[in-house]
Amino acid sequence: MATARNISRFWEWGRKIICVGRNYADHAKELKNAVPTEPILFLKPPSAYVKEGSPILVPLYTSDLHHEVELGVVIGKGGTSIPQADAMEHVAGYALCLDMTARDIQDQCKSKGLPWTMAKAFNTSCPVSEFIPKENIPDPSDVKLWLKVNDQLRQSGCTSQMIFSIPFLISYISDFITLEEGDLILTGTPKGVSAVQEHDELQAGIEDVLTMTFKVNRLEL
Ligand SMILES: CC(=O)CC(=O)C(=O)O
Ligand SMILES: [Mg+2]
Repeated sequence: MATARNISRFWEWGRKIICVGRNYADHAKELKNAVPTEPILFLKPPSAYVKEGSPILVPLYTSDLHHEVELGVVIGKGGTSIPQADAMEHVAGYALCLDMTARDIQDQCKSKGLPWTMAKAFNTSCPVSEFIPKENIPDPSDVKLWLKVNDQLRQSGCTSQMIFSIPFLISYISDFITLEEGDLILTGTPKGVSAVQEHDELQAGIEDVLTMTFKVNRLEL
């Protein structure tokens, strides 16, 4: 007999992780990128997930691994071409996420016109919190996100600074990628991204809703 799957363990479902880049003007500017007029999207595989208690593993090929704290939106009801007005009905809840990025590799890919896969989609590139039920964040367009490295504040932003809103993103993405229950949308990072090293401790939070902690380790050969 099939057992019912629980959305609160969405990271175990093998669903898509769809990431939005440069959705905060202050972050686009700190990396000297143009502020986008349309969403910039990329994907991570489900093998990118890592949960508290397990470390973030620095890939052997990078010497500049960056943290990016982001609000994740967990899809509860799938759909294609979802109208913006209906978009929030498709949201089951949220998660605090890190979009770990090998910045040196991303810069190389950008200069060669290559995709960002090696920079963004490696194992443990998506540390994720517990599932946050929708009711616990009544207004996702106005929540504060922060991240500390070894107790030093590096990122502090508010989702009100997003260029493209959550309903817009859900509608935009679903026009060409069918959204499924258990998919996760990473909504972009505010300014303050910086490098992490082996043995660092990252702590991140969403207002008074939740905090999470991850250690950074080097991948053993
Ligand atoms: C420049 C980036 O890495 C884009 C990105 O992921 C973001 O959150 O912005
Ligand atoms: Mg990002």
